[in-house]
Amino acid sequence: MKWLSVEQTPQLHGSVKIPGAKNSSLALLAAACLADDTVILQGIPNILDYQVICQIGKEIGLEITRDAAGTVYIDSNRIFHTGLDPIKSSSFRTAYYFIGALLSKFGKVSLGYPGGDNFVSRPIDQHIKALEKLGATFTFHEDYYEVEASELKGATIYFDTITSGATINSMLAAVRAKGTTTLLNAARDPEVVDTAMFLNKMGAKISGAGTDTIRITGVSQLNGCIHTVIPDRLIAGAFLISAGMVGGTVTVQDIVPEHLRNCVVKLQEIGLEFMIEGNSITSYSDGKLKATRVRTGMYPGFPTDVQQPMTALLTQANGKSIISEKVYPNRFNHVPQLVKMGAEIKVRSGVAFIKGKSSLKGAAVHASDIRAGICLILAALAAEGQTMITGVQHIERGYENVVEAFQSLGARINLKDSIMSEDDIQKYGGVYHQL
Ligand SMILES: CC(=O)N[C@H]1[C@@H](OP(=O)(O)OP(=O)(O)OC[C@H]2O[C@@H](n3ccc(=O)[nH]c3=O)[C@H](O)[C@@H]2O)O[C@H](CO)[C@@H](O)[C@@H]1O
Ligand SMILES: C=C(OP(=O)(O)O)C(=O)O
Repeated sequence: MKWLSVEQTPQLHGSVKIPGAKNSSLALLAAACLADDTVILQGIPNILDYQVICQIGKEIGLEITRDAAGTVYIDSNRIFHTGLDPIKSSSFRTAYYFIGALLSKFGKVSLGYPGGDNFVSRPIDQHIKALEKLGATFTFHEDYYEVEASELKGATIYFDTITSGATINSMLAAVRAKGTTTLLNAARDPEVVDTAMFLNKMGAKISGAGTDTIRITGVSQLNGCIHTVIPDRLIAGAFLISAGMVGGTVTVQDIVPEHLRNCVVKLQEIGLEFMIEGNSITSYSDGKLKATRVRTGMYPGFPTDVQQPMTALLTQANGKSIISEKVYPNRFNHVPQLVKMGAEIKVRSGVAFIKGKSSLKGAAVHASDIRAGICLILAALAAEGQTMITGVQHIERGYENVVEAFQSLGARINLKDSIMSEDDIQKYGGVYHQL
């Protein structure tokens, strides 16, 4: 079993190069299947979700190779069937992008129900509604579903809620559909824009990405291209927060500062200071933090994926903070773990009430999803003694080399990959057996 050992760290200092965005990469890998020649993608992180896509790809004839420099080559010309392994496709969230990407070329796709971070129920009704409007039919079975379309036709689609996933999936399905598609109340996330820019490089005709109305004129063919995925704003946000957690100076490099404006402004209110220079942001903190109110929202709102590290940070702010989780109201699996470490947090109806400043103490805690994992790492840096974090496989879904990145800032964190030794079991007071 893999687990993380994290010890209290007085301050963090240094720079971290931010990898390509997971959420964009997962869309681009599927989108690449729409091209009739090889697509070259730079900056795709070598995370678990990518590795599963490679395995699924191999089984259907989709060739994905990665060279020593990390450049990924995708050749979809030899796809010979579109039945994605239900178990593998259920092990991450975005297998559904392969519906949008493969339907226009092959007319039929089958796959397992969406997995990924199961912190709450995550409906896909807007994906279904949009794809049905474009001409698809869905058949649901116990552990997989099938989607068919003899022809996809452009349509006007209004999303009842702002969803990045359904916006991207609809763009993928519409780019080779007949006629024009209009997406109303579309998500404006940078990952939506990145996907549209990538598709346009392949020859698609998409306008309006980044606004709430996107227009797509279907084309009959898409070609290969070279594209570099945007940097991961969510990882960058967590590292900016890390400076506030224990004090210090942390620079995130290779980012798009505009994507992080929401986080930076909110963190300034709490007492962090920033310097933005070109493609990097430096975050400074003397450890004195003020309580605040945070309300998550779809981009450009405060990201739900940065809510968890923010929760950890606010345990160290003097006074009462309130976090309203508006995207996924029950996304607070990290809270009981923080409470185990000594945090004073109560959650009621999608709102977390945090009383700071708490003296955190090392404990055995479990990361139930990607961002909960990063939240616990941050809390552990501030906690007296040692913290043991299990659930590393969740963190690895989203973060490549997370341990090395924190170590480079001076964090006392180590990945252990073993049955715990008698000494460790003693150290954690036998809590390992209770997990
Ligand atoms: C791989 C990926 O990109 N994951 C991100 C993506 O997830 P994902 O694409 O699943 O999230 P969405 O943007 O679709 O979800 C936004 C909101 O819409 C709702 N909704 C969504 C689809 C639908 O059919 N019906 C519906 O009601 C959701 O419950 C949620 O309240 O955006 C989330 C919100 O920023 C992030 O937390 C995830 O990290
Ligand atoms: C929820 C997340 O991912 P996914 O949608 O892939 O489960 C996340 O990245 O925090």
